[in-house]
Amino acid sequence: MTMEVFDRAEFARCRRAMRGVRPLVQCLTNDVVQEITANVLLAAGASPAMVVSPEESGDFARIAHAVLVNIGTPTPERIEGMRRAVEGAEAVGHPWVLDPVAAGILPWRDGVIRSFVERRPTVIRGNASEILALAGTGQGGCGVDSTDASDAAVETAKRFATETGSIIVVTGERDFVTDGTRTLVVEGGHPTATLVVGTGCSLSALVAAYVGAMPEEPLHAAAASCFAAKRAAEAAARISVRPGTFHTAYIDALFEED
Ligand SMILES: Nc1ncnc2c1ncn2[C@@H]1O[C@H](COP(=O)(O)OP(=O)(O)OP(=O)(O)O)[C@@H](O)[C@H]1O
Ligand SMILES: Cc1ncsc1CCO
Ligand SMILES: [Mg+2]
Repeated sequence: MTMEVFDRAEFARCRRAMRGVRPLVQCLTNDVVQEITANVLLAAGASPAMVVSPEESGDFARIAHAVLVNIGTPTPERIEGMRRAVEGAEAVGHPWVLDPVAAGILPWRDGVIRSFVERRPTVIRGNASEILALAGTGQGGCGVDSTDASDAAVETAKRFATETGSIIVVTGERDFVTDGTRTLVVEGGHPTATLVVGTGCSLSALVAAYVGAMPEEPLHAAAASCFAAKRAAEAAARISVRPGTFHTAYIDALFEED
């Protein structure tokens, strides 16, 4: 298993590029994480916009740097808004990110997720249970939470990246970013991140921000967003490992890091 540790110098370069662009990120995400998603993007130096209705999502995707499609709380109308946004992004060649929340446990949702995977997202970011289920080697997690370790999903993620043509990001104790050929690993962070809802969902939005700002280097862009989240979690844990205070400190740390 050949893996490269994504280092701080690379992060600093990507970070400067992302902040320089201040990417406009169209977020079609779930009901639970709207606020943390917008705040993570703002703190990190991107510009969130939750333009979701089918009447306008396609037009907005043509002007956004990148689009996030998060399947957390799906309804038929939302899915239609997401489809049109993806069409808009594709029409102008802009990247888009899929977060397959709770893949593997609900047939209708799985069909929706599959239809988006077939459209070849630039990046698919999920926890280990979601990636294993999507790739056909797992049963899914406990609702939206993972019951698998990210290390156990690396080989499956590589194969799935090759099969789909998407970059796969599998998060957990260690984050892995793979295009099937190269695999970058991002270590560290803090387990309290799993006790704040939306750290994964907002990380997917941050992936969209980085990939939108540097679309020619999506592998490094995706790894940079994982690095940002891991370092921010460590900084937040130095302030508090109680979830409420950690949440606030996490946003502050994303704002302060360079
Ligand atoms: N055991 C762990 N130790 C350290 N960091 C972790 C651990 N598990 C997850 N993380 C970090 O938590 C963040 C969220 O990843 P996770 O895999 O929990 O996403 P998720 O399940 O999709 O989250 P959510 O659905 O709540 O948004 C990532 O930055 C990841 O690196
Ligand atoms: C808790 C929850 N339920 C549906 S989406 C979501 C946010 C975490 O993925
Ligand atoms: Mg998730």
